[in-house]
Amino acid sequence: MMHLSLLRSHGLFLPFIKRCPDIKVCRIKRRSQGCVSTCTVIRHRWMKSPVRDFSSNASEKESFDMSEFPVERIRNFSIIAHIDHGKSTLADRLLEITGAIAKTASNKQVLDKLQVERERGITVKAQTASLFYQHDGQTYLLNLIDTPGHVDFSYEVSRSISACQGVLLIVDANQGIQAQTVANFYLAFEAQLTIIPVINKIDLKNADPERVEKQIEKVFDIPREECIKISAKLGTNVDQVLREVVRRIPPPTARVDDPFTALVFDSTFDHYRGVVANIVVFGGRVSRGDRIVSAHLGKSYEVNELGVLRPDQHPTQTLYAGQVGYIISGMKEVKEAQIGDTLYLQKQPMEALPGFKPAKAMVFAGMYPMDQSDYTALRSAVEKLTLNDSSVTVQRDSSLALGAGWRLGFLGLLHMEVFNQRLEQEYNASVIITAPTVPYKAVLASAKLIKEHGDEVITIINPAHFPERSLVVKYLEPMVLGTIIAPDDFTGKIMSLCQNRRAVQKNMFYIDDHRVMMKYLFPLNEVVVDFYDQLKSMSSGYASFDYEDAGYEAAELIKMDFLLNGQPVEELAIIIHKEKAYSAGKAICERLKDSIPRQMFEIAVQAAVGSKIIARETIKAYRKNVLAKCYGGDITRKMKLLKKQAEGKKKMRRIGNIDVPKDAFINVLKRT
Ligand SMILES: Nc1nc2c(ncn2[C@@H]2O[C@H](COP(=O)(O)OP(=O)(O)OP(=O)(O)O)[C@@H](O)[C@H]2O)c(=O)[nH]1
Repeated sequence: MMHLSLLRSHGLFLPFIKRCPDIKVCRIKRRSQGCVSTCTVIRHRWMKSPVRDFSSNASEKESFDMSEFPVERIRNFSIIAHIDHGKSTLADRLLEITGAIAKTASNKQVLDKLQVERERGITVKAQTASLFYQHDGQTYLLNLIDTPGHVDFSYEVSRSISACQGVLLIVDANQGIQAQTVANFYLAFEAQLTIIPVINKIDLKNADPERVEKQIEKVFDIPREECIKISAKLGTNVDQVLREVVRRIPPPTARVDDPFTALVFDSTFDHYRGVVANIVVFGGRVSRGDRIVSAHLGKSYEVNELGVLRPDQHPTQTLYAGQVGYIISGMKEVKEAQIGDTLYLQKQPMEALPGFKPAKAMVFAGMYPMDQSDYTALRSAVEKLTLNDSSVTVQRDSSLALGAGWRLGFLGLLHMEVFNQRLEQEYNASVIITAPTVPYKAVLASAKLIKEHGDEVITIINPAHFPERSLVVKYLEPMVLGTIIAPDDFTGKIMSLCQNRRAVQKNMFYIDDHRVMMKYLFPLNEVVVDFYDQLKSMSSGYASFDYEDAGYEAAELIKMDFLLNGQPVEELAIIIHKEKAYSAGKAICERLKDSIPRQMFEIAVQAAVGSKIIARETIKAYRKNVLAKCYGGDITRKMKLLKKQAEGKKKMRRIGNIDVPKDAFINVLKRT
């Protein structure tokens, strides 16, 4: 008997799962509050009931009040989609229609509050908004959670989903189903949520909603009649989306009469008020002044403030079963409001609710201040930023060349870049980030080492700690199951790119007449840095890519050092597969040669495995006299040029007597 996630890790999609004799995939009708909806469920042979019982057991109380809302008139839903398919734009329209924000032309991605989100046009952090919507003469409370689309932030999606009973699955009418559409669909599907497919951007000239409908039917087994076709930009059919949310998504099963339990699905840090935890109330009620306990730490707190998000905080006196809101209770660190934790009343202790998979760092890198004198300021900035992003892991570290710093763990490279950008923009910090590495493992051979580490298997997140081959039984590398969707014209090129990255094909499937979905098992190391860039450029931007964790596999790994004028630079060292050592060593030396500017003396750049040099490049000596073009004695012009040169140097870090640009550490790994 195989579990669904195991089937997926073998690269099987719904149409294949349906052929498995032990598993029955069926459409069921669900009746709730007088409305009937259908949804796809997987019925395992050993499962008694394929779905939760969505029939509402809500309090009979019908009093209509802003805060004490009858559960049967609450809908908790998320918007999920591939990146840029229009989640935030649709959220803007929903906020406008329901009057949460005034309708103005300047409403663009209102829920994307961070500067980095606005500059990059991406959602990084899930946001929540409670909307009041009139339907059939009744007022409904719709709790909307906008989520990010990029693979690095899929953790935010799974958290949001845990607070919902349904999702709007947005698909671009021109691009059709993309890799993250598939990944997000499965997150919602496995959580047995009602999925409402919404085809967006029907106003585009090249929109082909009929083709996308067929794809949705073929890949997700959702009848095409269930798709809603909209233009979030122009507002076309957006009111139909709200109607269908009320009609198809069941209310939460929460009961007001039960003891209070709430799930923390997000938390942020406010410098003045401490931790703000976003919660969904699974049962009972909580009021200002109540004493609550966090199940994870067992600590108790007094509720100072609570309320709903519209999307700004609106304090209320009480939050009731089924509602989504925020709570401030004197917690000083985000760790105290752990995501997935349960809150209950001190006077009514309760069991912890099932949490959800914790975020797992996929990429680790060293972070150092550009100037060691900025260490304390940077430490405080890193602490503050990690307070708001609990998916970043932090360990203190130090290096001979770069001094004191940290080893940080991120969900992916974009997450790392966003963190770096936020440090620079929000805290004015200037940092060096070293070459990212994935978490390798080693099975230790010597009993002495096992005793030292307290375990036979160690995780290596810093190449500097890579144990020698003679000390280990084997090395293990992290693997991921990648999904690629692209027009079939590019299949050949994509297959050779994947082969080049040591990937093994698991599956291939036509999602319509011209687009193919491929599943490959990749070593994480091969996709983390530049795979997506290469895939995009070779497919003229048409291919999309997403991956999920697929455990560890044994691999012949080695550590490769890089030397500048004979001195190994620890921060440039990488762990790499033996097969790739020569080609990578040569290519990285060439890239280092291109990124390190010529200096007043010759610099030898070498790649070494153990004591063996496997590649070498030379950076010729050069003296840049910036004043050479200044004839005569215009002192102000000379000063200006010298200042400009000094500013350029500030972007460099001196290693020994060599100035290395801060970007060199990451750029050397980029193969594009
Ligand atoms: N023509 C057209 N453009 C749209 C429509 N909806 C969204 N867009 C545009 O598509 C781009 C992406 O929209 P977003 O709402 O930021 O997409 P998103 O899915 O939230 O993106 P991420 O949060 O980064 O995953 C923006 O330039 C929008 O203006 C639509 O209905 N029609």
